[in-house]
Amino acid sequence: MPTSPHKKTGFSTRAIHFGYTPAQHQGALVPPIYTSATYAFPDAAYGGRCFAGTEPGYFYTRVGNPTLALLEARLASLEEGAGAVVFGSGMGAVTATLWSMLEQGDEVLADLTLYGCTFAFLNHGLTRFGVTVRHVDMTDPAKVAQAMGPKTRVVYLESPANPNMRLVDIAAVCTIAHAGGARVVVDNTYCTPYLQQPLCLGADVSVHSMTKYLGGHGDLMAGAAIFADAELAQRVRVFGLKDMTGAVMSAQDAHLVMRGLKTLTLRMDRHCQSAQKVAELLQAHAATAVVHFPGLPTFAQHDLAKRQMRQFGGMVAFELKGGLQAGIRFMDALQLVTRAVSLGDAETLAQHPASMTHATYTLEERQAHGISEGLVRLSVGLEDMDDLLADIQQALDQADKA
Ligand code: MET
Repeated sequence: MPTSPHKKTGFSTRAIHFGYTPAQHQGALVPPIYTSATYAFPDAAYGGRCFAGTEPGYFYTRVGNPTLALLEARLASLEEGAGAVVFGSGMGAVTATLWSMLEQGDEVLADLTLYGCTFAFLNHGLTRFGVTVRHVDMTDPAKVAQAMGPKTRVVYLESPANPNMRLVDIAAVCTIAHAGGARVVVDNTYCTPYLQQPLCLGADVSVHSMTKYLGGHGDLMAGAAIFADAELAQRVRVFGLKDMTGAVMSAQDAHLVMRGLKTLTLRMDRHCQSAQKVAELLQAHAATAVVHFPGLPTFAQHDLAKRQMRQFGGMVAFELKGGLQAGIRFMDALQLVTRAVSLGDAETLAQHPASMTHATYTLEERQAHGISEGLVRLSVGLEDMDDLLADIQQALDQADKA
């Protein structure tokens, strides 16, 4: 891992500088992009030592690359981890991490609401290999305590959860999980390390889709896992990334993520500010039945949000009184807001979880897991607030009329 003179500096400073000194790279302000797949060995014995792990040099980009290593060091610093591993997608991070932490006969205890592909990996992927998966409502930590079993090795959660924004008290769940001998993995994609620091709340691993806010511009696919324990980070790199998934990220995309990180705090401040206004507009409209946004005083877990998150994030979910049909009318009436999955981009995006990101659940599963058919999800972008509010207002009016 690159060392850094920026260890004790503030979050934004580290997001821009950590791990890199231009003077060591011919003065280049922007870190070089190492595109090489392989590395020349000075002699055969050196190559052998790299493969044996007794020589720290690079030998193949799937296992390690200087551009990726810089991004990994920067991420570990931003989220106060002992190490980080980057991947070709968020699902690459989730799968490689869980493959590395679990064995046949182990059990995963997962929250009720999870991103659709994570839910599918747990219930249709891992279960084929002798891992048991149980879901429990983690909004109540007492239910986690009741559900912990002798085989529970991993407790897995998202907070806020995709797509319905339910929060989990991360510190409380970590205390319970650790007492039962399990490790906690938190998907921190919705918050980014700027808004929430799961490892500081006791979690063992924080996973991210960097395709979202960290990249920030919708032009790359990438994932990351940040670890409290350097040994687990190394196991996930060597076993999960190298041997199990091969979900390696490209150096060009690592460069783009580092470019995105430079403006992360500015972008997140704006996403959060605009999402608050959007949530308030939605809540004030006669057509709306319920708005899920941690920054609303009416949000059931508003106090937990204030305690656990620096700000309330850029994601909003809501339902219209007219249910699914009104939600579809709302989406089709949008003119500025783009109908698309994904999140964290400059563009505001609207999608329908039941038919899109969470179509991996059956109808019955969505009902059991708190994902209603009429839910609409917004990723609030960086456009001028007035333009955004005007578009959402007119789409709500139209959805209400029909
Ligand atoms: N994880 C992304 C989202 O929640 C992408 C989704 S669907 C393949 O929008």
